[in-house]
Amino acid sequence: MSHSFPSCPGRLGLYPVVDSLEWIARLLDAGVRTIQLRIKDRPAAEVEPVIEQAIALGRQYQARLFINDYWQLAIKHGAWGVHLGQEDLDVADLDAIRRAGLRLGLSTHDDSEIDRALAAQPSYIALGHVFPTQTKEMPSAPQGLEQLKKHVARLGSMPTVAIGGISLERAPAVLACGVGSIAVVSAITQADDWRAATAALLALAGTGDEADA
Ligand SMILES: Cc1ncc(COP(=O)(O)OP(=O)(O)O)c(N)n1
Ligand SMILES: Cc1ncsc1CCOP(=O)(O)O
Ligand SMILES: [Mg+2]
Repeated sequence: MSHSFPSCPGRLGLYPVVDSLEWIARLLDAGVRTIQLRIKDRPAAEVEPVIEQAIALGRQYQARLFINDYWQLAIKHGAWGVHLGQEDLDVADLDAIRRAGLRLGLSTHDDSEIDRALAAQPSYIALGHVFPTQTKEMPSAPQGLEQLKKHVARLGSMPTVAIGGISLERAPAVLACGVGSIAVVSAITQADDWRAATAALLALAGTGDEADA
């Protein structure tokens, strides 16, 4: 029988998704407390030192650092959590992640993927992509705000994260759908002034350290 994964705050707040140690360090220093290291398709031996140092930094700042994809390395080095996609569910050892005490976030794009994610009893469910995105090639259409609102309502007390095309300008409308967190890549990493963008997004979404209401 499966059991649920360790819990997350109901509202994870601003959740930057970045691909380097440099971004992890500067965003933690800027006050971000929920963050993901997302390095795609590199050999494990190459990413292991980066993952290890990112986890150490996350601990130093008492932050919630999620590792995307590399779940074995996340377990080995004691990450706060792991983020996995639907395809990863076919191959990842969820029991091993749970036994190691790591939180689990799962990607979803529609109701049937939400069904599948709920069965795994994860720590949060990500809902995407909300708007068109240049950052990742997506096989499905953007779900838009109405669908996002329906999914958030369906998920009740399950912590939720919205992702995909969320800019500073769009963030208030996304948060108004009731989602507990906004995950962003380009809104920060492509901003003319990443510090100002991060501060403005933190002011809107919070850090995730706020007490659950
Ligand atoms: C918070 C968050 N939501 C969704 C994703 C996408 O994850 P996944 O479906 O595994 O795709 P890749 O990021 O691995 O390309 C995410 N990383 N983070
Ligand atoms: C990793 C990922 N998964 C769904 S959309 C996305 C990319 C989001 O990037 P951006 O915030 O730049 O649209
Ligand atoms: Mg992934």
